[in-house]
Amino acid sequence: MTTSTNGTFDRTPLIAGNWKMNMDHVQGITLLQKLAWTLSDARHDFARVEVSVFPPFTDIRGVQTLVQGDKLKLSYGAQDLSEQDAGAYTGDISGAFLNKLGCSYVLVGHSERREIHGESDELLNAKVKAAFRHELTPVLCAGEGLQVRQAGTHVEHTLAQIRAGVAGLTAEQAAELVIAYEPIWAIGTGEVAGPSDAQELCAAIRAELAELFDAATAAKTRLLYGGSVKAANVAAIMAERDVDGVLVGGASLDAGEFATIARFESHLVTG
Ligand SMILES: O=C(CO)COP(=O)(O)O
Repeated sequence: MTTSTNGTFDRTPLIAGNWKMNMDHVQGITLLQKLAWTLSDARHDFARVEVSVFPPFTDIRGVQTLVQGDKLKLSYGAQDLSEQDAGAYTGDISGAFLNKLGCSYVLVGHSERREIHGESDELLNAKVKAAFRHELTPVLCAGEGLQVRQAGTHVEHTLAQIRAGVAGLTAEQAAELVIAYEPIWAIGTGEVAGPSDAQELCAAIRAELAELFDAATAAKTRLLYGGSVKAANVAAIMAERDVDGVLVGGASLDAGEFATIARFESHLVTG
């Protein structure tokens, strides 16, 4: 995360909460209300640090009603979408529906989708394109498992996922895209990649985007880190130059903890 000379961020930090398959639509509203109250008490500046939640599909209509009704500054997105626009695809959800529900974002290729549902790089590339077709910003997730990390090929592994995911995008789309580096061994395990691990990968991803598109495009793409992010470790991660935000799982289900993560600037560590 870098700041420009006038003290604003070069890229608006994005603090994103992935609720995964937690929180029914009633619980989801309670969580979101608590989060909004806590951030408003703390006078959180949403223009300076964006806060976004990714609830289950069944919660999104309620989230939309609350956000619009109370004019909350939070943005929200879905955890997945279909690569198709409409038709006989039982159980799938079109990006068109998500757009209609006011979603700004959609996760694509979370490791739990890649692993549990066998989603391939080709499918995920089609989902990224479907998101753009419906004016949703894809948050493309990538990252290695423990074996790849131990073999030392984590950078190449992650970059290969990203190359496949962004194939065929325009430079303008690549600049708008958000990419989340989430090492699988650090997800829900309490193991957090060190800030320097997060920086190593985010820098490599930015360099790859510069190769694939151009340096000006790569300088605009927001890169997030995800994996056991908590209030206690977020500041050190956010202090890294190429890390523009975090994708938070478990800790986003606690409004107080997630609000503290969103306010990472108030507890930035130095030295
Ligand atoms: O998968 C994640 C966010 O998408 C990370 O989950 P945890 O924060 O629970 O490790």
